[in-house]
Amino acid sequence: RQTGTVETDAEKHDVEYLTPISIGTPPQDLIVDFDTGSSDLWVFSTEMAAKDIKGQAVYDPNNSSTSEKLQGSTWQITYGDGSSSSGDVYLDTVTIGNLTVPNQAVEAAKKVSDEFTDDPNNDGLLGLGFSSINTVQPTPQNTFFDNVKKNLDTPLFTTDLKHGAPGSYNFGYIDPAAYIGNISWTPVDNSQGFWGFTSPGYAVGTETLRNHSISGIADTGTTLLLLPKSIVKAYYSEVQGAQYDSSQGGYVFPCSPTPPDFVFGVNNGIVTVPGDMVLYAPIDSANQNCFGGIQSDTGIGFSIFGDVALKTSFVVFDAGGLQLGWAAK
Ligand SMILES: O=C(CN1CCCCC1)Nc1ccc2c(c1)OCO2
Repeated sequence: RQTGTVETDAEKHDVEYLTPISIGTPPQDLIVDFDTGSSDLWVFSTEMAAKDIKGQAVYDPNNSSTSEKLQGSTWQITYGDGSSSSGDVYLDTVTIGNLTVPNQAVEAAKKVSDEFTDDPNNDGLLGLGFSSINTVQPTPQNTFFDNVKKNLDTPLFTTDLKHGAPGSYNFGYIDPAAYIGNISWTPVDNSQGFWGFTSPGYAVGTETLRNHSISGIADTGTTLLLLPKSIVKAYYSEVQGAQYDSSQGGYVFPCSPTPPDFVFGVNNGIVTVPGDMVLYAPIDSANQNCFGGIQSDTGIGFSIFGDVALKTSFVVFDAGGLQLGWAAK
């Protein structure tokens, strides 16, 4: 039985967290976005047109003695933000930290949308959602986590994302030094392939928790905390000068003073998003106005507890108990 850990680096404004992986023999090193909101492991590859590659590292299956084409298999994915990619599939050895999976489905990109081409630091995605939503046809493939699970001391991984500093993904163990206080556990609904859960309520600033069920997903691949419009309005009604700016596509407000904390419930515990984390990023060079880290989930169908929420906590993604654990740190 094994365990593993790998460091993940925050990009500017924590827009995404990038983590090193190795593919093939000899190992080809790529840096990818670990995404609990999807379940495909896809990478930039030598099968892409040169014009669509701008600085990314690519996977070359012909340069790996262990690659094996999954004949007839293809994949195509479109994310909630409209970005997309597609290609074909190889089985090859994938290593993350000290954990190796032989015959992992590696989805080689042939096409990627501009959002990926224009993101030079990101060489692909590693899905940590449930394999039921893997897009490979005709036969969906397992995620790295699903394949490595049987070798782990316990079938879980944990996230410790940080604000503007390297964080970590651990596999197969809960590091007691990584959090403080108790872990609040809540059941996971994986019927849609996500790490779904329902928060019992929220509070703005120091007020008491309001009962208001919030059903959403824990999604490391989404930058912000996307919540029901009514809650977002209630929050920004307590932020001086906050307004919905259609040109920015969300609520903006003066970068000073620091806005109130946002608290959401997890079972009988709470998670506090500090006001200075709601200050997502300045929208002007004078740093006068800031784009909010809390925005509306309108049109998605569920809320998204993205990096703005996750980086406040140590979070346990427990596939064994089908539960999420949230702890302060
Ligand atoms: O698409 C994503 C995250 N996605 C992770 C993989 C890379 C590309 C971005 N999040 C998202 C999901 C639903 C949305 C949304 C964004 O904006 C509106 O609805």
